[in-house]
Amino acid sequence: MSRKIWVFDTTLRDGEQVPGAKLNLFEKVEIAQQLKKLGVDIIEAGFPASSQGDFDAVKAVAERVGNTSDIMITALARAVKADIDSVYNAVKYAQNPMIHMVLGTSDIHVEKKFSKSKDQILQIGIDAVKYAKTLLPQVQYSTEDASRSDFEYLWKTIEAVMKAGATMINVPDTVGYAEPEQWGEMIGKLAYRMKNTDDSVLLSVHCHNDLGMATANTLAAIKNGADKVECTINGIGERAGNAALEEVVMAIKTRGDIYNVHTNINTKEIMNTSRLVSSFMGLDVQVNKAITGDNAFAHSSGIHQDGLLKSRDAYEIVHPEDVGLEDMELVLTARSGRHAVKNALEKLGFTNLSADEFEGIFEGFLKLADAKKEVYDHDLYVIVEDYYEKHNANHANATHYSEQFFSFDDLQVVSNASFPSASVKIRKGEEVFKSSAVGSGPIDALYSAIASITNVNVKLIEYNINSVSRGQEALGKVKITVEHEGEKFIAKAADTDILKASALAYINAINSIIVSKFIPIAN
Ligand SMILES: CC(=O)SCCNC(=O)CCNC(=O)[C@H](O)C(C)(C)COP(=O)(O)OP(=O)(O)OC[C@H]1O[C@@H](n2cnc3c(N)ncnc32)[C@H](O)[C@@H]1OP(=O)(O)O
Ligand SMILES: CC(C)C(=O)C(=O)O
Ligand SMILES: [Mg+2]
Repeated sequence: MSRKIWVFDTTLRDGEQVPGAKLNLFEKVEIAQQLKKLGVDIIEAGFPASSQGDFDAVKAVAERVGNTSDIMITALARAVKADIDSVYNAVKYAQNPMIHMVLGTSDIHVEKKFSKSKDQILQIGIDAVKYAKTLLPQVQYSTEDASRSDFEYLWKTIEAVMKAGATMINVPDTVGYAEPEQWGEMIGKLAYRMKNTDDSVLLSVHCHNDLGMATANTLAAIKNGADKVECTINGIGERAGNAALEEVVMAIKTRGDIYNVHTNINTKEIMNTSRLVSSFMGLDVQVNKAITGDNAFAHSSGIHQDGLLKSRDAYEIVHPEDVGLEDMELVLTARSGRHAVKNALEKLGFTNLSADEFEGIFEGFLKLADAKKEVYDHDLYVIVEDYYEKHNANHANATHYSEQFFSFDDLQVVSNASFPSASVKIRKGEEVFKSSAVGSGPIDALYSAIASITNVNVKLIEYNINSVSRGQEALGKVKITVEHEGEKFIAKAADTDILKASALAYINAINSIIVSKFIPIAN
């Protein structure tokens, strides 16, 4: 049986230290509920001494999410009695509460931050643990800035706070200074000494990403005997963030040959958790982010798409299904090749194209792909229709698919406090439609105006906008998720005008819904 690694999630504490990411009580409780579903062992819910709002939120998490014995709820304190009291009073409602306290061990912290001697700081730490132990049996002690600390002083501190009653020792690389090999060696030495002192005390690491090595350092620690890892969803956290939970967990799972450990994480909940955190905190996930980025399972180049169609393992080491996604995505772009385009056409039902017909359609595809960033299914129908209209107007595939799709023509949006309103001009095939609407905001008005034309019943689930370049020509990239008859559709669009990008994304979503209703063409 492989060794179990405890997963301590600090999205609601270190993750919430990201400027602008502050959560209210209800959002914290909802994320905590999702983290429980994900299977984390410990949730660090906040820093109760920092404000009444955070105290109340931590208390609510303890009451509503910590109400079963399979999860531990903690919160952070300085080595200060008032902070420890605050943590205790907030987490004590959980079935399994823990007090987490932090105190620096590096010369920089001891001398410059606290202007104290090492012995004084050591004594403050011991007294704080002893006090916390009078309140709760579970106490975690974090030796802040451990990676820049004198090793023997670090060990002296750990040994002393273990004797004082700490049940978990967390060794942080607070400023992301550690290097995997050196860090792994240090954790190995601590693990050895801790096991020989009291093997019931868990050794934990908390790595930051300032040099992009948080995940690598966390894994090096696991390899060298760490029992527990502190992570955040999407790697968010102070400055460059923390080790990303999804990266550590999937690395362990994918490279079992190296780590031979396991976690309790239900990996199929990873994407749900990532999306919830991203939307509540207003923090977009970088598109190429490992595991949870939009492109992590999207393939766009012809050689890769061909390889994947022949054998998934050619370019896929993590299965999208394992993290809660439906499938990999083969994005059709000007870099796609014949295999991918043929596969997409076949999925739409165009299965019996002759070699000449396919080449003609592929030529049309490349022309459109050069002009557009991505080619969608509804574009393929129009390409097929164009081809047959030019070459064999009597062929069944010369059907006027394009008459069923919507395209954007023009818009005007007025944004003010009382009457945000929008007027749109869109086409269905050659027919032109105009409509206006007032909404709760400019995008709501815009989408209401389009919806009154398309007459397709959709509910907007998620709207996301970010900039994909800089300066005046910056492209606004909009990604939306809509629900139609219980099915979710994701659509994207980019334009220098963000309102136009928003309208295009909505129209793309409507067109995808229309495509989903087509009966596959029988050739
Ligand atoms: C590495 C980490 O992520 S640590 C966690 C970071 N999280 C936070 O800081 C949570 C949010 N913080 C806050 O709300 C506030 O900073 C509070 C409530 C903690 C303290 O607020 P204030 O009392 O106004 O103090 P302020 O933040 O300005 O300064 C920090 C004080 O705590 C002291 N301190 C810092 N770390 C510790 C510690 N681990 N243990 C004991 N004292 C500490 C500092 O020396 C300083 O004390 P001083 O006033 O005697 O110089
Ligand atoms: C509180 C501690 C664990 C911390 O966040 C750090 O040192 O980075
Ligand atoms: Mg931290």
